[in-house]
Amino acid sequence: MASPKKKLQGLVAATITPMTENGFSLLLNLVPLSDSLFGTVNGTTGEGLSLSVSERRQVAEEWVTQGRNKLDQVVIHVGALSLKESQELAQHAAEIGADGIAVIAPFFLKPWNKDVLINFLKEVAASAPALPFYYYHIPALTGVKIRAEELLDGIQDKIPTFQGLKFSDTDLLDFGQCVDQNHQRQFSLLFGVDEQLLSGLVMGATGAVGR
Ligand SMILES: CC(=O)N[C@@H]([C@@H](O)[C@H](O)[C@H](O)CO)[C@@H](O)CC(=O)C(=O)O
Repeated sequence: MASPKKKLQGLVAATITPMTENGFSLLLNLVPLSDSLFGTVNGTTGEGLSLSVSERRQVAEEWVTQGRNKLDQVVIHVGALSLKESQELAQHAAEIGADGIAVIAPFFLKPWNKDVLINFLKEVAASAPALPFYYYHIPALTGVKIRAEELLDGIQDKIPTFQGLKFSDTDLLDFGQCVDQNHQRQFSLLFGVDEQLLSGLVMGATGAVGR
């Protein structure tokens, strides 16, 4: 099982991808990086799904390189519609020394039940077997409504590197049931809706991803 250097908790910055009129730019040195911060790269805020695979690789490399000795952990979002692309990005994240990977559910031809979703995630996780794996639950954007609580049930038997969840949904009942299930606090439960952060923390979120 992958063992993270440090648990992903507290405040995690959803990183931006600097853009110019001509596309994305690699001027990350213009982005202030504070010490002791965690970052998730190529997620919603970083517009990862609007970039090509090659652009995503470059952005990930840049954040990992520039974040070295500045950011506590850099987690790369590697979700994609194509399993192969997702696997390629997961392998790449491992090669460049990222600290973890996160994956959304495929959102065009959607998984129709928990098992189908887990099979997809499992294949991606297996491409980076030494990296902690996080599921990025964001049903409003993916349209995949499989409850996070349902997914968590027994997930480490299927995905040994599973380390937690980024919960970007307003369904606090579902979130509460995730917390209940995580009574040994083995997983990071990161809350992703800034406007409800207080409620998420009161309910037992171990951290938050926001901007
Ligand atoms: C959908 C979205 O953009 N969610 C934001 C929130 O910070 C969001 O902007 C905020 O709650 C405002 O609605 C983050 O959770 C995004 C995020 O985690 C990411 O980019 O990886």
